[in-house]
Amino acid sequence: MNKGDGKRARPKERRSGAQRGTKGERSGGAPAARAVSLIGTDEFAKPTWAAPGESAARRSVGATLRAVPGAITAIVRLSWRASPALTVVVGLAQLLAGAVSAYGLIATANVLTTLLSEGPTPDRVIESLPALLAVVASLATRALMDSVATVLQGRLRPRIMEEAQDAMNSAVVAVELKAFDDPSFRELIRQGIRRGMPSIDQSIRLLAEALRSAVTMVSALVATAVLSLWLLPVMLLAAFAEMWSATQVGKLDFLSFLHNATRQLRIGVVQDLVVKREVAAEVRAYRMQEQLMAEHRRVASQLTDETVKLETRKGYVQLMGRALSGLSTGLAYVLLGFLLHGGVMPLALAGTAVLAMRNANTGLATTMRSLNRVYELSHYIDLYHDLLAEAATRRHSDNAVVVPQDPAEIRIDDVAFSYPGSEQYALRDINLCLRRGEVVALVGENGSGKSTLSKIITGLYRPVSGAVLWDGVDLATATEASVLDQVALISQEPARWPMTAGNNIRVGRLEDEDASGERWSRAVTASGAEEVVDSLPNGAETILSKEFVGGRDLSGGQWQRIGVARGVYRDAALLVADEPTAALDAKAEAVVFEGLRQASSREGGGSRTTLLVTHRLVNVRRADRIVVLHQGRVVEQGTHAELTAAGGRYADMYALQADAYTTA
Ligand SMILES: Nc1ncnc2c1ncn2[C@@H]1O[C@H](COP(=O)(O)OP(=O)(O)OP(=O)(O)O)[C@@H](O)[C@H]1O
Repeated sequence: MNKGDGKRARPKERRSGAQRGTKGERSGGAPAARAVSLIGTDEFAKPTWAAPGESAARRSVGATLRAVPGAITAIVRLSWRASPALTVVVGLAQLLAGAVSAYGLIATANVLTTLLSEGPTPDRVIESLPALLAVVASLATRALMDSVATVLQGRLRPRIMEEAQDAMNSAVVAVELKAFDDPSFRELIRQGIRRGMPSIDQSIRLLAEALRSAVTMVSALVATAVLSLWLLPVMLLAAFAEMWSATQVGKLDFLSFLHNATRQLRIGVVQDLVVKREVAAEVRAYRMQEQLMAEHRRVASQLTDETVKLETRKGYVQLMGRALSGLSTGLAYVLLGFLLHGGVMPLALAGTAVLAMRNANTGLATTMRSLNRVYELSHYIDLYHDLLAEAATRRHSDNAVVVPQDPAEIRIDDVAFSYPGSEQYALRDINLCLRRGEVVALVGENGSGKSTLSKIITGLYRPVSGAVLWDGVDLATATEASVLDQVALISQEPARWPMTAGNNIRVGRLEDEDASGERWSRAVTASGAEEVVDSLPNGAETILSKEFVGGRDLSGGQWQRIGVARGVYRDAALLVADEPTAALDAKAEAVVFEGLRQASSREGGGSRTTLLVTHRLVNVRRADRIVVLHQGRVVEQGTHAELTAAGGRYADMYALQADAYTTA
């Protein structure tokens, strides 16, 4: 059982009406739901993608300070890539806004010095007017620069986000299929989108703010130092206090995020189960509401406890930071008092010093907070960069070899394969040869490796050892496009593309002309999809998605017919049909198998290789060859007659199925 199990229950008043209702119904005698961990994974396990971020977050304050320029450079680089001109202009506008503030400070000092100097008051007021005008002008220019910077930032940020989004999508669509079987990579994608992307957006705003306040701060510090060097170290102490507390808070936030990452994943998964349409029927039929709610509450309660702990610790750190900063500011005022008392500084300059110190303080606090936030967000932006880097390592290699068109022979040489994170081989010692025009059936028990092998043959998965050769060309050396352009895959569960019914069928060859409509009619006839399309309100133009107004959904069997039509429409050299009829009625199944059998001849002549994965052995009798898989190995192959005569595994399976029909 996981560590958090059996923790305190949520207070009664927080239980939902739905739960109370379920409890009432259960008084009929059904067992009470236990607050068990439904998912069963270790919720304290640290995800592998978290390791680099964690060591970065545990750095000392000094190391953090040294890492800030790197974080800034990464954001500026993104911005530069999106628009060099806007990057420069936004930066200049912020610098100018800061410089104008500094100028305003000097002008204010001049006003004070004039007003507090010797002589009749009316004369001093008149004398201070030019400096006063300079103060007004600096305030107006600052407001103008701020507005310009805000408008330009408004133009720059969407471009950066568009660029960043595009880079991420391009990286993810290019990775090998196998990467999606790795939960660590999938989670990195999720974190890159949920945390990395918004952090980029926030950082740009914060960096602009930091730049502006840094200029104000530096000018105020210089002004303070000019008035008295004694004041400078005390001001810098205040800056250090601000920086220290901001870095500690950022560190606590990020470490807590890493610590709770797996829990957040779990709660997200459970949340999905509560709201997803696809599982809504089973959630109700299996009366899972109570279990799901209990799991959600259990994890939510742990997360709330963690948040409370985190906020308390952050509160202490902030209190210490503010106390130290307040102490050093107080020290600065005491020092100023001494300087005045000792006659080291005249009263007129003391007013300017107070102003400069206040400006320096505000500038310091804003700069430190913004910079630290930029640094903190850089951990999340790192997730985005990690995703790009990881995706790059999982891309198909940039091969130059093009496989021959319509290969006459597909050879599988001593192939072995295991899924990411699995120590067991899904396939081992596979040696097979498929010839052009052949219909080969892959049969075997659940989990024997049929789907995996079909993906190896098509190049979707790369074997961990051995080779797949198309007319002697190893797929490991071939371009992805040259291989997959010659493949049509009919999946066990075809993708339900949120597009029109027509495009759902044409999706593999959208760019091809089918002026005569011959390809279309061949596909919809061979699959039985014609009836489905005809039954839709707008025929082939009906959108197959309930997400859109006027959209329609189909039954499982109807989707499967569309999936078969999609595969046939693609008219590829290698057709792989993985359980194409599992959801079909008997009539539709007969149509599909006849269609697939005939599909070994291609449009416009020529022949294709067909690989058929199925459990319905009655349909494979006419296949040219039947390959039997067992626990990831080929254990038999031959024609139906040969295999039944041999009396092996296939003969047993076939007899069992035939018996079920004859004795029914
Ligand atoms: N994505 C995956 N990650 C890890 N292991 C997997 C994955 N997909 C399949 N496997 C494992 O690989 C082995 C072969 O699975 P495969 O799906 O190829 O079997 P199959 O013969 O097609 O099964 P079925 O008849 O049930 O469709 C099984 O042990 C399965 O548990």
